[in-house]
Amino acid sequence: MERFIIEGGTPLHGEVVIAGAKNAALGLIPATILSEGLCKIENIPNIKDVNRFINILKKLGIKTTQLNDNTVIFDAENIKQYEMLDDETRKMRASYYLLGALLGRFKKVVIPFPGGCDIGVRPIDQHIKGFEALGAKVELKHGIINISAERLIGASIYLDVVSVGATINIMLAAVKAEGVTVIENAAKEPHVVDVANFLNLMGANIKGAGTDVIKVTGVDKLYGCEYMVIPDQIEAGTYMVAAVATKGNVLIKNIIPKHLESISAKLLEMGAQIIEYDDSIRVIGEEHLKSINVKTLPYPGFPTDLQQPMAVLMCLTEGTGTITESIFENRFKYVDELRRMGADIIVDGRVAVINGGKSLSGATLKATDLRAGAAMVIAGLVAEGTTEVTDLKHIERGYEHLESKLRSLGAKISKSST
Ligand SMILES: CC(=O)N[C@H]1[C@@H](OP(=O)(O)OP(=O)(O)OC[C@H]2O[C@@H](n3ccc(=O)[nH]c3=O)[C@H](O)[C@@H]2O)O[C@H](CO)[C@@H](O)[C@@H]1O
Ligand SMILES: C=C(OP(=O)(O)O)C(=O)O
Repeated sequence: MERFIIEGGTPLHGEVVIAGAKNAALGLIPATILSEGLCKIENIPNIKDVNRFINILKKLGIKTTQLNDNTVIFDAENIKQYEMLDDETRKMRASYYLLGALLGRFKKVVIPFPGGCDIGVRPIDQHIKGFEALGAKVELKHGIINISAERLIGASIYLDVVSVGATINIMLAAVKAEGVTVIENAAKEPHVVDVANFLNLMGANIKGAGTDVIKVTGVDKLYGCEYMVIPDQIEAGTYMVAAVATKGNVLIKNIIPKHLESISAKLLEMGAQIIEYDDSIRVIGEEHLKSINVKTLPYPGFPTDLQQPMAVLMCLTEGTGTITESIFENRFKYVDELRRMGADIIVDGRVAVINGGKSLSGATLKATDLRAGAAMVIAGLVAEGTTEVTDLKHIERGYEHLESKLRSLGAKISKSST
């Protein structure tokens, strides 16, 4: 089994280049299904979820040409299939975007329920509510989602919860529907805006992405285009946290500072130094960190996907802080692993109380999900002695070259296959 072996105690120093955003790329790739021309996408992160999704598209009949590690041309002109029951589809969350994209293209789609990180129930009722409002019939049986429509007609849809997946999925289904669709209480995450920008470049008419009301006016046809995925907010945030945790000094390049504001604000509150440039950010850790309280919220709030790495950092502060997880009801499973390193964390429902000032000691840890994995790695970087992190498959879903990027910053991390 593959594992990371980490010798803790070395501050991170140097520069790191951030990859394209996982959650944006996972929306853009299925969006190419709607195009009748070639779509060239650059800055696609080379991660497991993305490669899995590209393979799913190939199985659907989409021609892909990989120009280099991070650039792919998608040609969906001859796609004929609207059903994808492959096991790979079950293994990732973002496969739910096949619903909106295939429904938009064929007015029919059949796929299994999606997978993804095990962090709570993760229903898709708001996606379904949206498709039904557009006139589709939805059947859920034996773990399979079967949706069909005679016609897709624009409608007004109020989301009961702010959902990234439902917002993007409804946009995908609505871009070629008849008339106007209005999504109210829409998610405002950078990747929602990225998918809307991409669709607009293909000829769609989407207004308001990035606000909580999105208006989609249906068009007949979408064409090819060239696009570049935005930088990954969560990967950047992970390196920001790692830099502060190790008391390092890291220049994080290829980022959009605006997307990192909620993270910068919390790190500044702890006492770290942050220097912003146009498309990079320098993060400098300090000897003493103040305790803080964090609450995860939809964008522009503090992202739930950085909650786990942040918890490790909060173990190193002076005093007691809290994390309130308001998005997913079961995202504290990794706490047991941190406790094995000496962390003092008490979880009560959606709140984790973190008593800082305890030194962490190396241990063998299991990456229980993607961001828990990132948290385990950061914990290993600051712990005394050796830490082993297993179950790397989760980490590989979302971090491009984590081990070599950290090594280039001076971290003592290696991968073992035994
Ligand atoms: C592939 C992808 O982009 N994954 C991201 C996406 O996941 P995902 O799209 O699954 O997350 P959502 O934004 O949809 O979920 C937000 C909240 O709404 C709830 N909900 C969602 C849909 C629904 O139909 N009904 C419902 O109740 C969820 O259980 C959760 O409590 O956004 C999350 C929140 O930023 C991130 O953590 C994930 O990294
Ligand atoms: C929860 C995450 O991913 P997914 O939605 O793909 O499971 C994540 O990226 O932290």
